[in-house]
Amino acid sequence: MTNGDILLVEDDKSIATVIMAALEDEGFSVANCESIEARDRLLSQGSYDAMLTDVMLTDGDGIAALPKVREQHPTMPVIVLSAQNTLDTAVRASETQAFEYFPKPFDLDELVKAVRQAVGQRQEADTSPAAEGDGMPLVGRSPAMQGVYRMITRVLRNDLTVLVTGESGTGKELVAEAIHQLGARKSGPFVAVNTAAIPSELIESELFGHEKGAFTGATNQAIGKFEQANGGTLFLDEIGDMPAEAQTRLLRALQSGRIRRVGGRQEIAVDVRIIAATNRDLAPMIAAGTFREDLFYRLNVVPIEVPPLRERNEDIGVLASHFLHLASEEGLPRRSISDEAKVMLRERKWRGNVRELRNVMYRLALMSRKDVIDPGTIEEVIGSEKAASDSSPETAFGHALEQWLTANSPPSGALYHSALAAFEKPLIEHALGKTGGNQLRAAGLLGINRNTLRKRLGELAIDPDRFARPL
Ligand SMILES: Nc1ncnc2c1ncn2[C@@H]1O[C@H](COP(=O)(O)OP(=O)(O)OP(=O)(O)O)[C@@H](O)[C@H]1O
Repeated sequence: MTNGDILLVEDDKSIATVIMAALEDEGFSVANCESIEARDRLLSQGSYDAMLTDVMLTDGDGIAALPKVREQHPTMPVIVLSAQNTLDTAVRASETQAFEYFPKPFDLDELVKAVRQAVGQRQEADTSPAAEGDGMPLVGRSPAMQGVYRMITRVLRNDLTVLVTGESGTGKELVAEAIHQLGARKSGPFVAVNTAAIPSELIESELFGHEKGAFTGATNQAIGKFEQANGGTLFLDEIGDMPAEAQTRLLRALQSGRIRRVGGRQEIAVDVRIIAATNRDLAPMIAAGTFREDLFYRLNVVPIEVPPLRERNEDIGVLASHFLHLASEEGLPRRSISDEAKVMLRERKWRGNVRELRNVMYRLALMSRKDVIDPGTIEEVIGSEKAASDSSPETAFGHALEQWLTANSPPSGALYHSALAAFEKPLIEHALGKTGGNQLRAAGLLGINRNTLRKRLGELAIDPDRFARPL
């Protein structure tokens, strides 16, 4: 009597031996084959409680061949093991209704646990068409990104609200786009709103729309982002910067699935999937009462944390080549990059994360005098990290500005104002932090007029209440 019969389709003998030993220790009986042909033969001769399959097999793609298996054995759980650790493989595995997806190398105990669960929960699984999987937006195969891909695949076939967290430039918006493009709402609109970029008094009308005459300047009726996203996905970026009033209205909309335009009487039903993102740590903001706890729980149904680039250095090479390719598609000279240059890029500190790397690669594509970017080119175009460690305050500011420009590349014509705002916002926030959100004292500390401060708070979307100290 065994705990279950398992079919293991794996052509790497050493991996197969290790998995078989671990499963047999758990009381399973395991049959191993190495090809799709042998697998189909075994499946036609008997039934199995679960199948584990590799993707790259000697005679084809183990996932592409799965729909046929599904037709014949609809209730047999399938666990996919893959060394092709791309988002594409993870998504294709999930679209064939695979019970679990394990990127190699995997934790053997976790795999045994999944097999135990799969056999235990063997249940009717419906079939779904296999995906083409072209044009995957996210690049990188590091273990850190594998975790992100697995989370993405879990939310594709439902409408659960997702909260994407991570430092600025890590790819949060791209994660949201991937969920939309690969999920059931792909034929609907994807609407992104950056709440930090909208003056606080306009946020509500931006999100919910407004009726004609609702406020000074509202000369026409306008549809808000919620209504624009109807049938699709609404991406709320920088959610931590949302003013208190707008948080309350957002919560109400999420709870009821209905919105009301500013100045309007009628409630309008909307069908949107919400994906929110923030690069702030919301926990202290909740503790200080500046971010609504109930809104946090509403948004944080499925949390996806995108790791900073420094925790996935191994992705830097492939990302660098990816961006050079994109740059050439956008009309910049076609360049490649040497292995030594990739090593040099891996050693840099990417405070602006993937966005900074992207902008550096575009700059290298433009400025390089050679087709192949080598360490010399990098040194020449972006300098070395050593230069950035010069510690006099002026040069520190200069380098910080250089980095900011590289990471953000504001459009031509907006450079002066964007850079000043980038400098001014943290400065004002520093003053508010020092004075516990007291505007009069903050204005005194900064040496500017209180009215000027109030005006800048609105323009820079700074919520002074965020700095108020709890009584
Ligand atoms: N894994 C990735 N593969 C390919 N491109 C990426 C990846 N991650 C990020 N990018 C690119 O890097 C840039 C920054 O990504 P994105 O705007 O998604 O970051 P973000 O985390 O939303 O930033 P912020 O918090 O500042 O809004 C974009 O051009 C995006 O296309």
